[in-house]
Amino acid sequence: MKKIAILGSTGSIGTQTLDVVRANDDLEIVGLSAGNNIDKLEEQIREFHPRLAAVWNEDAAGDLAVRVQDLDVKIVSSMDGLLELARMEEADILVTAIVGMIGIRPTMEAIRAGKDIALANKETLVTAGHLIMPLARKMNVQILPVDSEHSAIFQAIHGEKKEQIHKLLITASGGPFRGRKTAELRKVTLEDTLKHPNWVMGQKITVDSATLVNKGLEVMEARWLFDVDLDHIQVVVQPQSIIHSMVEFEDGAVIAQLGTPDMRLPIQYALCYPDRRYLAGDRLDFRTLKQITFEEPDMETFQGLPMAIEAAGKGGSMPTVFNAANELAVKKFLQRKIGFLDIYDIIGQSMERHTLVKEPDLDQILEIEKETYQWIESRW
Ligand SMILES: NC(=O)C1=CN([C@@H]2O[C@H](COP(=O)(O)OP(=O)(O)OC[C@H]3O[C@@H](n4cnc5c(N)ncnc54)[C@H](OP(=O)(O)O)[C@@H]3O)[C@@H](O)[C@H]2O)C=CC1
Ligand SMILES: CC(=O)[C@@H](O)[C@H](O)COP(=O)(O)O
Ligand SMILES: [Mn+2]
Repeated sequence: MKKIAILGSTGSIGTQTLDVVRANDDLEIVGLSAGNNIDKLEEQIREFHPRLAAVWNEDAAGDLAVRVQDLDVKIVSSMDGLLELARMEEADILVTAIVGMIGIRPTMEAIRAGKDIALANKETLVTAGHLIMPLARKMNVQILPVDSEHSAIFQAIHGEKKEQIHKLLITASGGPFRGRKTAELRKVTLEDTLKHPNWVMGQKITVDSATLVNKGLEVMEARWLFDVDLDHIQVVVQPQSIIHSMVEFEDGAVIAQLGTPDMRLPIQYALCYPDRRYLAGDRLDFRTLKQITFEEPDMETFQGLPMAIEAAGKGGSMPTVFNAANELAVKKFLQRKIGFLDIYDIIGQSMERHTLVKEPDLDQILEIEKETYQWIESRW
């Protein structure tokens, strides 16, 4: 039995992780968690019988404790609760399905407790990769990628020598506005932005896909996961999201991982690694597959990607500023307080005013996050 705790079980990745658990008799849930959604969390507790459930919102945690008092489950709340879930003795692996850099502390707590990590939460690695990767090595824990591109790369390099990797080719759908120019993005609505062409995902990552911030975060995530220089990572638009990413080796051979856009595959691969198991659902049929095409990303229009590459190049605390500014900008866009292009202005101006800290520790990262939020709040 592999025992699993999920940080963010009520979201898109969280609920698909539970689908994978339902389909595999040797996977067991021991811990679940949510931000606020206790209706869904209560359903999950009644179905999966975890020993621990964490809720960020303290009042909601109190309500949930009353609702599930007939069950043998401990309810905890706030950051202390997330940390308790992350280090819980019964778990072998933590799925980081929470959204945002709030995942840093629980992820580090789980690694310190010797838990493997099935990592979906890219914001954590983007902002604290220089702390997390050495800690994982020291504790001898595995960081298994869940993000579809990184799972594809992980599968493509399986059994290969690291020094023979020439280039990582990260694929991007191009998002719902692929082909449009800046003037046309001025008036796009929230509804337009939330229509991803291929994937059904949480709202924050769906906006990030439209701005190409998601691809920028994924370049930084890849750099930490696979220890490859920025110069050896290239983004290529693959509008059908059939090729999830590719690796070019020294001899020019390119190995790609293909599949339908279904996150249950990378989630199951991470949880059952190195096993491959039957997965019900749509499969690729190459007799009817019409086309797999490629394009260059439009870096002039979709500034999320070049700004991320700039942040990654500067390193230190700049990826934290890039990420924190984006998190708050997306929150404001989702609340209809700002327009689509304001997201780029907020990120760009936040980075411009920031004085770089070369090797920020955890306290400095969290302080820079707070300071970035305060500056943005005073202007937008
Ligand atoms: N969705 C996808 O297909 C993919 C997602 N990812 C990454 O995975 C992560 C999760 O994405 P996704 O599932 O789409 O996001 P969702 O918004 O769908 O889900 C987020 C989850 O995090 C929980 N949460 C949010 N804030 C807190 C908090 N303060 N404390 C505790 N729990 C919290 C939410 O709880 P509640 O429901 O109560 O709000 C929910 O369970 C992101 O980092 C994303 O970039 C990567 C690749 C693909
Ligand atoms: C499913 C997944 O991994 C997402 O990160 C996806 O890649 C988003 O699509 P984009 O390629 O549009 O960013
Ligand atoms: Mn992805």
